[in-house]
Amino acid sequence: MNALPEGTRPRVSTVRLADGVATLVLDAGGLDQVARAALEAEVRAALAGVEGVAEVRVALMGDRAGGPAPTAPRPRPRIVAVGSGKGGVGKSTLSANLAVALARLGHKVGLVDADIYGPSQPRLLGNEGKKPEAHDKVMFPVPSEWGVPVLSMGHLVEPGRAIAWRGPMASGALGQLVEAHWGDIELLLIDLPPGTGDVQLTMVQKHKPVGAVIVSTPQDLALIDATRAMNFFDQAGVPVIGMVENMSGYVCPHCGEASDPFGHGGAEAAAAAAGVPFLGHIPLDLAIRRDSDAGKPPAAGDTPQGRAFAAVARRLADWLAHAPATAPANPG
Ligand SMILES: Nc1ncnc2c1ncn2[C@@H]1O[C@H](COP(=O)(O)OP(=O)(O)OP(=O)(O)O)[C@@H](O)[C@H]1O
Repeated sequence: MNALPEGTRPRVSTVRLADGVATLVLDAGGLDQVARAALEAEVRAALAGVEGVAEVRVALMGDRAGGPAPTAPRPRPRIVAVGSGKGGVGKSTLSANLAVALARLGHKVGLVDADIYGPSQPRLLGNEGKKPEAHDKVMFPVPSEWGVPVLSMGHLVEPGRAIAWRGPMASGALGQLVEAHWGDIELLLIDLPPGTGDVQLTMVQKHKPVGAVIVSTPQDLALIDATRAMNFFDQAGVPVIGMVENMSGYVCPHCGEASDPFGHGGAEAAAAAAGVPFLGHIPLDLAIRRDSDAGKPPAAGDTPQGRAFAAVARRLADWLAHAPATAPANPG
């Protein structure tokens, strides 16, 4: 008991040590999913350093009335993939802000950064430099200030370090991020790398998302790639939930003049042509880039930028409310 951090002790009701296995019961009553995961990780880390402890087993209790027993396997979270045909269109920015906006709407949402080669979620959610705890090689997501736990290769490698992996290794890494201890998270948003390669294929075949959100700029070339991404999900039997137009229209912060550096409305037209819903426009806005770089997702605030993300999140939540609880089987 002495090895436990002082703040956690009132929540520990039983500790047993036998044959190198420490077993304890943790009362997580009144804590949200992020605080529960953090409490469990803190206790595990403290006990892992104790001499004679080879394994730590934790039974989480509290706030579970009517829910599954602590030892019962939890239902897997539903997965929504966020994809784009082309890089740099704002897929990571959209994923982070959608997750934050959904959490503000009361959803238990986590985020996986599947952009294995260029992870950016730790920076966008402001938890860069934090390392995930692991137990039996299964990771615990890293909490963020915005109520969205996240796992990213960016938490495992040093910032700025290039990752040179072949497809199967990258796909294996994605599996570890998705199959982590997500606790009572109900919805996992997956920020996919751009394009339609190995990681995206594994994602749809193995992890079976219930749907995909496609992000594009209004520009012609980006739209051609976005259409390819829609076809990819369609062929894999993953419903396209809808399309988001990012960097849509620019209002000069100095003179107020509106302009359309990448055009305007192209993604909405492409969505209509493909017969998929249009989920909303996100403006090209200096504040979005500045706050994102500073690890403060605009969706956490009540600004016009935050409201633009919230509107897309509401449409996604609406779709999910009517969607099946699990993904459709792969065709063929
Ligand atoms: N609506 C926006 N207004 C201003 N800047 C934006 C907007 N959306 C994204 N950005 C900026 O554009 C850059 C690229 O965005 P982001 O990293 O989200 O794109 P991506 O599609 O995930 O890129 P990648 O192909 O590298 O995965 C970032 O610097 C981001 O801050």
